[in-house]
Amino acid sequence: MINKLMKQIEKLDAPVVVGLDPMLSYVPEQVQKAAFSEYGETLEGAGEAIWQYNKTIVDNIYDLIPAVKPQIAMYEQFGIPGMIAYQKTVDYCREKGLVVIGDVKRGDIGSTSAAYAAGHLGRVTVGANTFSAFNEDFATVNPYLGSDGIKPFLEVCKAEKKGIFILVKTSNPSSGEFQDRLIDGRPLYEWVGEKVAEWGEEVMGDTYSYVGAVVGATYPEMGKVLRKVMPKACILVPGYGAQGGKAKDLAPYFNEDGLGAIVNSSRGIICAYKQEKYAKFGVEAFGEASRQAVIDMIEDLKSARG
Ligand SMILES: O=C(O)c1cc(=O)[nH]c(=O)n1[C@@H]1O[C@H](COP(=O)(O)O)[C@@H](O)[C@H]1O
Repeated sequence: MINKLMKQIEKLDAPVVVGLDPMLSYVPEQVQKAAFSEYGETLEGAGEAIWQYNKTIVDNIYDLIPAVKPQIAMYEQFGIPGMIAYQKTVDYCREKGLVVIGDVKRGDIGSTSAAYAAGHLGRVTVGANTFSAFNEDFATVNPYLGSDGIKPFLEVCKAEKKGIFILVKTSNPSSGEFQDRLIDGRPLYEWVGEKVAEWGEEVMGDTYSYVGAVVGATYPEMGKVLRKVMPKACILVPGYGAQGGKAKDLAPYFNEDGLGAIVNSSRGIICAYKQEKYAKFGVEAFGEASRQAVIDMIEDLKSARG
């Protein structure tokens, strides 16, 4: 999958991932109304509304981008109907040829991580049958529990040719509370970055590893250091747009081959219709507004990569 991701980025000249993070309040009224008229103002109604919202957005952007990143929390809040919307979104995006990064941020003791890895990236056996349950292409993983929490994911990545993005330096304001703490004179995120490079050696694709890293767009100085620490890792860069990350700061996240990073925007794309810049589309054409926002983001990043 890392090879497919890299090829799609090159082919489209678009190191962009769109985050499918649908809060119900983002879903235009007409979409909510249609879902509620069928299912009522229920969890099922919410699930249907977010699924229809995603589908329209995906239909408008799938040909422009290599990948999407559905954030599972946005679906999970609606219980089982929300999870059904998550699964429909994953399946639909894969049908459209998109690489799907499940933003599930898992990680636990080894035996529990093994179950997470099987459920999201691998297979489960039920009697004589084997199933790929959620079947995303990549998952985000939290490294706080150390190597034994990561190893089960590596095993599944090897077997299935799928990948993970490990949190190294997150984009949020408090990320430094723990991640920047100095240990033997070096910040914790550097230690984690070194482990990502080491784990990644075990699961190499053609030029990049199946083991990538998450480094927020909001910390470009650290991004520069981490790029060198993990030369073979694809860096997933959230924090562009709604969190204030700017294209001009993102050049250090890329390698000299112009690859090696993929920049995420969620609200900046899926809520584009709410921005003044895209107001001319109107709420009915929210999908077209998202398309224009993707085109603008790709252009913006081109200027950053030089
Ligand atoms: O793993 C992530 O994707 C992630 C890591 C991080 O450091 N910061 C971060 O914002 N994210 C996710 O990236 C998305 C950012 O959304 P926007 O701020 O709306 O573009 C959300 O789904 C976050 O959960």
